[in-house]
Amino acid sequence: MLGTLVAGLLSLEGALLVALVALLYYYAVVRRMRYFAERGVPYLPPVPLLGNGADFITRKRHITDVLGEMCHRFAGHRFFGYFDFLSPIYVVRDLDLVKQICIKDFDHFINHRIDLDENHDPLFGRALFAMRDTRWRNMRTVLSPAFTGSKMRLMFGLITSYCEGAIRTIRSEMGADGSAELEMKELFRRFGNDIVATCAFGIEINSFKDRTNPFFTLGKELTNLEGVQGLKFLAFSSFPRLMKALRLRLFSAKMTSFFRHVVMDTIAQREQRGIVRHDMINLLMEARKQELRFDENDNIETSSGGSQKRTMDWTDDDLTAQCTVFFFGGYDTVSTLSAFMAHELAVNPDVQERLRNEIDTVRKSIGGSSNLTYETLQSMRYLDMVANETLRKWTPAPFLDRTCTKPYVLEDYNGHKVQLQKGDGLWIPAASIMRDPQLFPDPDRFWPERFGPESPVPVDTSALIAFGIGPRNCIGSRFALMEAKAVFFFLLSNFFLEKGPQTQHPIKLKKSSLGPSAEKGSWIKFRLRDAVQA
Ligand code: HEM
Repeated sequence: MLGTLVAGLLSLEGALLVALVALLYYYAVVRRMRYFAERGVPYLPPVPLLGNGADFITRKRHITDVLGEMCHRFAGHRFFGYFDFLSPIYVVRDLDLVKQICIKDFDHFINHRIDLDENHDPLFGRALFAMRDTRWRNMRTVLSPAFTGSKMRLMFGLITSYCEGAIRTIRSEMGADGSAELEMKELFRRFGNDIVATCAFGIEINSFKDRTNPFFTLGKELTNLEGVQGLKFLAFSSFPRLMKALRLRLFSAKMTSFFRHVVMDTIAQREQRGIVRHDMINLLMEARKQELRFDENDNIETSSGGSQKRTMDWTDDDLTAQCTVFFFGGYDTVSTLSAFMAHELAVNPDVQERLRNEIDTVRKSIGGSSNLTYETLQSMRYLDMVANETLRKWTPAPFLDRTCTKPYVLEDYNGHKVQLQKGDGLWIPAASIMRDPQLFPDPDRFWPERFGPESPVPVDTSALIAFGIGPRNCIGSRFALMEAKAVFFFLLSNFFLEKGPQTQHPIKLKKSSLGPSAEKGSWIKFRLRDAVQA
């Protein structure tokens, strides 16, 4: 058998085949790997085929640690080269250059790298995050009014009434001594799932009672950044063109059809019965009716010129995709923020006490949690500082990405210029920037006071880029903060959060996950406040 193979390879055809493979390898890999050297951009020699993320791909280190170490190595540079498998990426680590790219010169960097066929993968391909160019601009203009403070105020009642019910269920699950150790990611996934269901899809669910409802199980599958789904995300972000050419789908037909039916059935019922409920479906139904002005390039105009007035064409999939984006954009990210916030509060009892005092003072002044309003929540300074510090230290999105859409010149500190072309990829290492000691002194310390007036070193809040930066930043940031803050208002009104036997501290990040999550789960002991006080 082996002899036949060797004889085959020694034949002329075999030799030609070996030469062809070697040539292909040379062009596809060896020449590629010289990309940054040819442009005078600093980089670390990549692992062939796997690139600089080899340790992340082989699950030896979390991506945050891989990028963090490289940012440290290239501290004297505004940007450096990184191979995402075989794709060269410019990693921009200098905050001023980040601002220039994402804000001032945004028209050169409008899109993310992901490129999906919106008909083949309608759930994500038609969602705002994946949209490109004019389609993105138009959809962002139409959706933005749905995320203003006044719209959040309308949705707030849905969140508080849900929280009251959920807290009752959690209270009932405490042991005889009034305490229980709970896994935070799972707990906040249930909160997040039900809040998205009520605010985005108009459906009331209690995942603490009905633990296997399809919304929860499919939502978890949809946002899972581990295992096969995690690898799929990685492949779609690293090889967008290949995935498109192979016509692979990010989300299964079953998932797409489930969410499409939920949205379409709800809209049909509301139209038939004239129901108005202050949620996302209602806002999208309003947006669909809205008359807009389009210019000759099909851009929505904000001023009235001699342009055409018509409504935007919305398909069922467009509507479903914008609701599903709550799941995709908001469910895993908010539960990550909340899980790390619970951990930090448990291991920093002084911070927890200060926050609880603020919450108790507010609760007394408004006559009980059920009177909590959006304005009152917004006025809570320390709660805001704790949320910001958690986002800084444990940002759910470790890096942002952009694609160059028009030729652009990057310039290093020493004046060395690099010409970018359409299609070149960029990463912004948000987690490393927010742990840069120049921007945030003592970055590993959880210290919400750094954002307060008493801080000895004023913090540049524009360096807080957990929600991204520029016109392509997170559209749901207000919603995310409203949700997380409301949930903690209710939790700390009822429970003390403490370290338990299963709490891992300091946290080690799970290496197999794209987003940050604790290696051994995030276990925290909840203890009823009234059980202690009784
Ligand atoms: C703690 C929670 C959240 C974090 C940390 C977060 C973070 C981010 C980041 C980093 C981006 C990319 C920004 C950029 O590239 O500059 C983004 C985009 C986006 N997020 Fe969030 N997000 C959160 C919650 C939410 C929620 C609740 C929604 C619900 C609607 C949402 C919807 C979106 C959408 C639609 C985009 C794409 C915006 C566009 O392309 O125009 N996110 N988010």
